[in-house]
Amino acid sequence: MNLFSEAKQHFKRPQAELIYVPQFFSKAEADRLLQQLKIEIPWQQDDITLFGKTYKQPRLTALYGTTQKPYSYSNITMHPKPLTETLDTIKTKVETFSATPFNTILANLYRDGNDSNGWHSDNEKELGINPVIASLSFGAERPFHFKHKTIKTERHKLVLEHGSLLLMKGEMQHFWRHQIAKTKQPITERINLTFRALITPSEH
Ligand SMILES: O=C(O)CCC(=O)C(=O)O
Ligand SMILES: [Fe+2]
Repeated sequence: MNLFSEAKQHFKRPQAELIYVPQFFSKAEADRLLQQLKIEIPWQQDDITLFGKTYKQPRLTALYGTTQKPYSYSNITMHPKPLTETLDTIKTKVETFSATPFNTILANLYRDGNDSNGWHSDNEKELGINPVIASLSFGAERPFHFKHKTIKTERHKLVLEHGSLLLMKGEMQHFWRHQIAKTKQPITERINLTFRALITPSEH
């Protein structure tokens, strides 16, 4: 039993709610999972098309799902792979804590400070209204920036630690954007897993 797992921090901002658990996994578990995910996930660098221009995505990704429904964002369509045992075990722990069922995991590998994830909202229509998104971090600490789309004073930063869980809830994906910025700091790799619940078109 990890004594720290209940040390959760709540952040309430206008039209957003975040819950942060720094030691969702113990240091030993997080170290093991970082190594395991790094080797077992077939990481790939996809092209994305933004405003008619094609770029290499500035990080490596993989998509896993309990259904074979494709997931599209930034003009890429990803076909989910079946969950590995490691991912299935992690998913159960995340679902138990968040009391939310998830059917899709998007995995991100930031190889160093040059890899990033630009300002965006997770607002694809398959996520439905006010999705709960759970995000796990392993490896190098990176700041998670989030800003309100119209209230310019609402700009915040949270450092995502090794083994931590972040839950984004409420109307956050409608009213806020978030990013993982590039950094010139010499940092090592970071793996992020985001858990999402995709709904079928008839559930829209
Ligand atoms: O790497 C992170 O912490 C954020 C990932 C993210 O925002 C996403 O995949 O949508
Ligand atoms: Fe996101």
